[in-house]
Amino acid sequence: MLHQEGHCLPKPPPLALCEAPVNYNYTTITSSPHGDHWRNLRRLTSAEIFSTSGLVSSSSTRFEEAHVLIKQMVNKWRRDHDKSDDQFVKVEFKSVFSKVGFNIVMRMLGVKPCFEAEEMLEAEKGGKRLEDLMKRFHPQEPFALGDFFPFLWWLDRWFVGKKMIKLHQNRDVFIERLIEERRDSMCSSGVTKEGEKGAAIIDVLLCLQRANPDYYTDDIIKGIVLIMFTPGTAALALFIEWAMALLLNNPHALTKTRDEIDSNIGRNRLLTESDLVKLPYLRNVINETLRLCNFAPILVPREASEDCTIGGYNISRGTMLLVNILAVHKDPNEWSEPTVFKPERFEGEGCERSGANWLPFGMGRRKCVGEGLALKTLGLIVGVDGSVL
Ligand code: HEM
Repeated sequence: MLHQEGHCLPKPPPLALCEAPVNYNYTTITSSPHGDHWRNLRRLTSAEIFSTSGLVSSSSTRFEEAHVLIKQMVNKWRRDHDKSDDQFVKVEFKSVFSKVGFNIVMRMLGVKPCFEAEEMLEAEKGGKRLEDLMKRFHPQEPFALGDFFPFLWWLDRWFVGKKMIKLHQNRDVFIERLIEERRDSMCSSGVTKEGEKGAAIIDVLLCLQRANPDYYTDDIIKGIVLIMFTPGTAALALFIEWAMALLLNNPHALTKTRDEIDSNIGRNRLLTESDLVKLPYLRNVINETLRLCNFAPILVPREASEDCTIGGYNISRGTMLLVNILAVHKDPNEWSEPTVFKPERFEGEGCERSGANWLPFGMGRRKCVGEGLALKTLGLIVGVDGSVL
């Protein structure tokens, strides 16, 4: 089906969750229907934000955050070790990696990070701030009855729609503040040139706005900043946490990861993103984590744009089609021992990955635009943490 995009167009999300204001009037890249606007956003994000050179110029930001994290972990271990002979230190990974994710995004945008170094490892320090950010950008998505029973759409409009609009207002105020902060600082520093290399994401967007104010309205800019927070932070934090949990529960894989880093990078310096190409086993650990754990088990819904046949089934025009990647990733016909954590399955020529059986970032035209950023961040943080555990 994903190969037949001539017949199956990615469909905007269901009505109830997509009340026009929630997605800046359907202008964000994730909600925008296929067409010139979506293509333009896709080009803009791929060329200006997630391009290879864009990611290289923001790599120091991610390195510094990884560095802060490790420094804090070592300090905590020393402090706790001084108090008792216990060689173990308790760290609550979920909040730690969420804080790291938010800090990376804020710094890539060009604004002050949300959490200070001393707040990273202590769940109670900055806890309220983290809770507010999570509620704002990763709330429990309300269940919309109308998506499954269309005649109940009016119920959603009242209950789900109202909640989503309130959520949107809350996000909008937050994002607007960030943009104003950058606008003021650009005015005072006199930056006027478009997209200087290494420029913060909001600066790049504001420069584009200056050149073409009719197209790059504030809402378009806010929609792009929003994707940095929504898929950008939660998915990363979740996969880093899973990768660490899988490594800790599979000591042979942890030892192999650490040995690979020791022999290729040594112990005198911290891993950087440019080292990742020399670490194929670490990449396999990330791939296997992405296979076993899913952030969203179902890809963006597709819709048959004409009558067609897919996998022997006749599909009528207008039918909504869903791809369950969780099932694809655990299919016993494709993967041996599908529930077992085995990074080695991605190794060498006879590797089990065949393209269509591994699609954590989706496939086709709506494939994840942040894949490069995600793989670099996962590799860096998991590699740095794995090497000191
Ligand atoms: C491990 C982390 C991530 C995973 C597993 C992931 C996965 C996905 C998946 C499965 C899709 C839907 C693809 C489809 O339906 O074919 C998607 C879309 C998308 N992702 Fe990600 N993502 C991750 C991180 C990110 C990051 C860090 C960003 C940006 C900061 C991002 C931005 C987007 C956007 C904008 C789309 C919509 C693309 C479009 O509709 O054209 N993702 N992602």
